Amino acid sequence: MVLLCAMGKEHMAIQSALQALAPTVELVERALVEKAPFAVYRYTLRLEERATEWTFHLIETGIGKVHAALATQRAIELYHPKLLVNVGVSGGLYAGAQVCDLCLSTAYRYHDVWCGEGNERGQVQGMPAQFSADVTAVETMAKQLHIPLHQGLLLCGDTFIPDAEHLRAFAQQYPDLVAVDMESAAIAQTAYLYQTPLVSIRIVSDTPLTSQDHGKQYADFWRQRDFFLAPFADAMRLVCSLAERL
Ligand SMILES: C[C@H]1O[C@@H](n2cnc3c(N)ncnc32)[C@H](O)[C@@H]1O
Repeated sequence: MVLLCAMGKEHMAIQSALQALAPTVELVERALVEKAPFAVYRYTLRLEERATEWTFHLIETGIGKVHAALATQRAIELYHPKLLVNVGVSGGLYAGAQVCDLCLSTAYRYHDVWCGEGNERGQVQGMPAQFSADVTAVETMAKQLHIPLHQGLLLCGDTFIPDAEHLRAFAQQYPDLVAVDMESAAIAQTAYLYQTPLVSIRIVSDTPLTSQDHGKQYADFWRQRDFFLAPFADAMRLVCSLAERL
């Protein structure tokens, strides 16, 4: 498995979350294996319910679609993962979305792509209009009944907090829309080209459709470690539930 996150602070939250999961999860080793063009770390965990240790790689992609695509391609070519898992923060778009909620991807789509007549909005010509998440991974995670999840479509584009009007139109068009971010569909397009299964867990850091000041909401999310650690710990519990088949 390769775990992809965009930002160093997401990585730090993931690392702290894993440490917070002790003794169910023991962080045996964390090693930097490559610095550039993308920081790659090797994580070895001991899971209470498994006899053996479990190793995966984590890659910090950087923000946005180009970073995400390049890092995903690098991760696939270096490690040939059976599954890509994308963990990060996002703008929650479903009705009643709350900061710190967890979203689980079933599909991915761009909100800032238009290739002209004959294509759907969001469709890169020659590609599917929408990419699918790995069904088995989604089902495995959804079975963790003690963790509430909002399942559905992730929207992606190279803009932080696109304006609410732009997003509202998508929310009306796609009833299963759950969140917006800046990497997921680019990771999904790359995963599609390399026929590698992908699933994403996105923690809600802001709610662009309802908040008066999304920027402040997002900044406040990162200001309180105690606040964001709990959803990251739940996200990593979900990731560890996949260890059985990886
Ligand atoms: C700014 C970083 O946080 C994520 N992110 C969090 N909230 C939003 C939002 N409302 N719009 C776009 N991206 C968002 C992106 O994926 C990027 O990595």
